[in-house]
Amino acid sequence: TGSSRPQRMLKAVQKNATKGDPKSVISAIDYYCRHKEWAMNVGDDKGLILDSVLTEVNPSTALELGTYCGYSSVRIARLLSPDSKLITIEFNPAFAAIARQIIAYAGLQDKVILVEGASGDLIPKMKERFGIKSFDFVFLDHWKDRYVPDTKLLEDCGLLKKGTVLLADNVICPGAPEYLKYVRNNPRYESRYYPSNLEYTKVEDGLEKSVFLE
Ligand SMILES: Nc1ncc2ncn(CCCCCNC(=O)c3cc(-c4ccc(F)cc4)cc(O)c3O)c2n1
Ligand SMILES: [Mg+2]
Repeated sequence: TGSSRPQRMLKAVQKNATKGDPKSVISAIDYYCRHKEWAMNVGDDKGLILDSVLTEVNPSTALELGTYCGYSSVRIARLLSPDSKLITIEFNPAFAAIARQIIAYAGLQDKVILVEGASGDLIPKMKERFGIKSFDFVFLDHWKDRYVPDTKLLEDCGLLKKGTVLLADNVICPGAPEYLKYVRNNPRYESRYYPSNLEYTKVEDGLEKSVFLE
């Protein structure tokens, strides 16, 4: 059996990036996925929007739903302040294994806690397992039909506080129409759409930023 796409992505990082240099890891993945084989990383265009929102929020505790190969984990963790942490949840053990190696290659393993499992099972355990009071920032990039139930779960578990920023990938492609309806018609959120394009393509996509108001 041959290698997988995530394994080939890891090889490209090990070949073309500099160990301990997150920027070079990000560039190596973007180059590979733009010129060799597409993969569902948030990518460089939407990545710039992610960077700017992160710089504005400067979160102490961040949560990512859907790690995949760790591209956005590296993008997020590289911008965190010294004692800040990113908890990232990945369902697929094979993806998680590659992500751990890519995050470690970038030298960010001390800022990232990768947890394997389903968001619906793990979110209720965040307080007891990781001593999280609430998240300052949440990046949603997992099953698109889990965005609404998991947002409700975060609310019900008291993991959102006034000012928490939710940033959702793929609200246009593949699309998360239920999520857009939920956050845009909800007095508890202040939402804004950032137009962009699907990673490494000209197809329209974008990020929805929603601030929790109470
Ligand atoms: N509950 C739970 N908890 C934890 C979890 N960890 C992982 N998962 C499952 C996540 C499975 C991958 C999610 N991501 C996407 O599906 C995705 C797809 C495209 C895309 C694809 C084909 C096209 F033609 C166009 C666009 C682009 C993107 O940027 C995407 O992010 C979990 N689930
Ligand atoms: Mg995505």
